Amino acid sequence: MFKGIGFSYKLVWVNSKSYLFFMAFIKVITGLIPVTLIYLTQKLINEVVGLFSKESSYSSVFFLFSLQIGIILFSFFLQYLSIINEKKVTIVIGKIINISIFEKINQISFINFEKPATYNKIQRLSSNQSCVLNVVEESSSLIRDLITVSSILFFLIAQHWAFILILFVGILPLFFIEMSYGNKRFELAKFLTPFGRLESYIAGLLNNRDSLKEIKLFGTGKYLISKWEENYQLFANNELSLLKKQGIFTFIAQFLLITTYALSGILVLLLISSGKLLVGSFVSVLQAVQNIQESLSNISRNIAKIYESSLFIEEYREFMEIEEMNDGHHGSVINHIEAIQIRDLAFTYPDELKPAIQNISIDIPLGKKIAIIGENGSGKTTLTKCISGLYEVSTGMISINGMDMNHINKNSFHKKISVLFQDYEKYNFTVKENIGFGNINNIENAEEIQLAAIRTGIHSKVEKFPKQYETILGRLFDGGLELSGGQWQKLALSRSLFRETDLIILDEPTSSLDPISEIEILQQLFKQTPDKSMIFITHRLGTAYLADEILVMKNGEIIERGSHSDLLSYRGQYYEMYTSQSQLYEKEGLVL
Ligand SMILES: Nc1ncnc2c1ncn2[C@@H]1O[C@H](COP(=O)(O)OP(=O)(O)OP(=O)(O)O)[C@@H](O)[C@H]1O
Repeated sequence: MFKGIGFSYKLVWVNSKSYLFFMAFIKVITGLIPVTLIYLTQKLINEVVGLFSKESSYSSVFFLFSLQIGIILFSFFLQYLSIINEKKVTIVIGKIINISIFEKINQISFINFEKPATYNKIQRLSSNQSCVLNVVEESSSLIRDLITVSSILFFLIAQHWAFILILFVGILPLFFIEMSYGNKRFELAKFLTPFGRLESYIAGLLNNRDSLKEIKLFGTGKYLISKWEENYQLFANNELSLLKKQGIFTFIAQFLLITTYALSGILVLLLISSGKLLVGSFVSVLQAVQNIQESLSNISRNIAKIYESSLFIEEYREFMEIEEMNDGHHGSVINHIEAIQIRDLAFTYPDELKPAIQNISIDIPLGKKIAIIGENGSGKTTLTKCISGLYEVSTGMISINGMDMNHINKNSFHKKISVLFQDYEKYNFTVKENIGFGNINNIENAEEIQLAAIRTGIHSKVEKFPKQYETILGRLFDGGLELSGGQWQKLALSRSLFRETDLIILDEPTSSLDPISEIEILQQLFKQTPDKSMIFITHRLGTAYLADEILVMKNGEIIERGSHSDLLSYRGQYYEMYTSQSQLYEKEGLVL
């Protein structure tokens, strides 16, 4: 808890000192206001009573009354300033925490995103980013309440010592209940995160145009809604049951509070009847008891909240400490990829027993074009993710220009490769951005962007758009134009080609294209890039024959390799796949 407080104050101090000073000022003043009002009430009542015996004057009553109203108005004004001040700092800290989470996500190894635990953590952090501010706000309110309590305690001791005893016996149970439920609330939030994620995933499916078309046609809407409802109910039931349990204990604790209030009232009546206190004290002591009880229960509630928020802060700190991707800042810089060698590579996904790929050895000298083919799940994509450095390899070795990939400067390597994945991104931004993201430093180079679009044939379509390369794509935002699946793929391919690289990795780059466009684009690409290495995954063998070497994968291993004619003469798996596909193509009257 103290770590959490220290962390939060440091963050606010570094980013918004003025907020802290102003907040401290407001809390001290508002902490002293209750005792001032109690004192004024006591004085006022005694003065009013004195009016009957002519011991006091109307002017002093009026003065005290105005002073009381003035102080109340002043406290309202302070509340207003405090809300504005808090909002300002919420904006600053919210921005800092969010950016730090985004940056961390950007830095940590991609393998973390193969684990649901990472998504759970990110979801919890994103929805609890206000914790830092809560800790600062709650701990400063704690100080305000401590000032209020101690100042009122002085006032009560001045009346009679027994009040203090009554008060503490009444407040202790509430304190322990709040503490224990702070912990339980955090554990519940942790337990419920996966259910919350499932809930928002289903809500996303029901809101998203792409998923909605399947939902409508398959008629799965009702099923998904009931799945959402089931989850929602589970979420709500758990929260409700914790609230109910806490409610019962809080009720008992509050019963004790009322008892102490009643006991204080009886004590003050006894003291008045014995002439030890004046009538004004009856109202002011009860007001003081009420105030002190309120402040003490605020204190216990705030400590519980600080405790709860500190657990989230601890989680944030842990997240920030996740080891970042080994980008080999100190490793050798790769300015040009001369050759890639892969030796006995194996890779196993987290929580899996069997490796997804194994015994992989490949040589990729500069300019070599390699096609990878194989049935679904044979490990083709996993292999390209390892070669592109997304997954850190522990078994076997990938070497770049003779250097172990784990010891090179990854950033410099990434600058020299370009990857188009099967599930490429369709950015609902402009055409320019969709292509320009391939080389963000060159995004303003309209000529090269256009060249990349010409190479995949998408330029002829973009030309006809009203705003051409400034046209927004997709249907998410106003004015967006939609492309066909194949056009999106051509655009994504242009993005990969826009990047000035030595190695291009394409995972089924032409799966949505018609066979004519597919052959044309790939033939052009091969011709235009004699000095670039290329690895492309394909299920259509009509393009694989263009490669210098074809690798056939099965169950995570390379089972055949060679040129198109070598593989045909082996009469193995490739031969079988090729002949069955060519028969199909011939039937359709197409060429393979
Ligand atoms: N994130 C993951 N976590 C665990 N296992 C995975 C993960 N991604 C893929 N796999 C498993 O690894 C194996 C290889 O998958 P991979 O995606 O590399 O196959 P692929 O040859 O590219 O398939 P496809 O032709 O269908 O694209 C499969 O058995 C798959 O179930």
